[in-house]
Amino acid sequence: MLKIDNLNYNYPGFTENVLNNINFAVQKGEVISVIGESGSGKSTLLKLIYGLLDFNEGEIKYGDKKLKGPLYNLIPGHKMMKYVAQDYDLLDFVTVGENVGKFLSNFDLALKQKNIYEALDVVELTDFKHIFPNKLSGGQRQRVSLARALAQQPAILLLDEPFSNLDQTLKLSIREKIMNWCKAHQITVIFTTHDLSDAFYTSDKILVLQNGNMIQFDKVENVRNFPASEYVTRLFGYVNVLRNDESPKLSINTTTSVVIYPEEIEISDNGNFRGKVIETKFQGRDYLVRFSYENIELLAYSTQKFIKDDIISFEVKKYRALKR
Ligand SMILES: Nc1ncnc2c1ncn2[C@@H]1O[C@H](COP(=O)(O)OP(=O)(O)OP(=O)(O)O)[C@@H](O)[C@H]1O
Repeated sequence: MLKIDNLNYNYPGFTENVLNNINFAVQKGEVISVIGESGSGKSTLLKLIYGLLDFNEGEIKYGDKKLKGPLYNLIPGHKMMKYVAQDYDLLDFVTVGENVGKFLSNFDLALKQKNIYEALDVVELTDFKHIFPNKLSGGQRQRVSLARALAQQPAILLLDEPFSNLDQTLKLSIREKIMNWCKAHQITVIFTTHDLSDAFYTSDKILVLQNGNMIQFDKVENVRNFPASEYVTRLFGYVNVLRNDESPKLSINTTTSVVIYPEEIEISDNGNFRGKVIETKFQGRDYLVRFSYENIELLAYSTQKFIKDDIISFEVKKYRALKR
């Protein structure tokens, strides 16, 4: 449906590419999250897809149609897509309802009102329909901006950090509703996020960027279970990465580094190895235990609270060797 081939981009006046040789395809109704450290090119990729920037090399195709940037289009931004930027871009002198309906046809006013109501319902803002946006909080403005994009029912929705201003409770609820709504309407979603739970919970596939290079593009489970590099695992938060001279101490023999997620180390009374606790941090559901074992520092989860210098026994239940 959307295909990106050998896409390269550098901002005018800069010699270095912000994106290098990006290749991926997205199917109708798929949800893709784009992750990567700050400055890796996530927002730039969305802007290129939407047609706000003119790329130097490569191709973006929607079906058979080649998509071009602002040099070739009178009004930047492709009609079948909607892009929700981080600045929300609301009109402060008309109501929330009018903002959401701004791009909807007036041909059937009852249908227009229905679409506005449904979109506001998805972001839990129906009570705010007659309010002016300058009376809203940052998170509420973000939700209006999302509703405006949803109401237009585009084929492709491009969302830049769509939940960044929402508190955790609201985010969980709205995130679920938006994604359900998009699945029900077969809308393709490509969104950027710094929150891995957004990526894991809502996406079909994850695209990982590092310095403008696409490091991995795969199903969510594969990115977690077979990360392409140490960089990818570091984006997941707590992780143990053992060099190939360290892993034999845990009876793991590989020629490359090994990744062990904290939940893959089991602390129990009859583990094979003995470690010494450095610190324990409460995580809400359980404790994150940092401990040392033969000069290697490891992380594991435990329901039990340990204190510094406690001796624990543990074993490694699962690990994966990194390709590079
Ligand atoms: N208008 C611009 N002109 C020149 N360079 C830019 C411009 N916008 C972004 N850049 C540069 O392009 C690179 C990628 O920026 P981009 O905003 O795409 O990254 P990002 O991954 O979305 O970052 P973040 O997670 O912080 O939002 C950065 O090095 C940034 O400094």
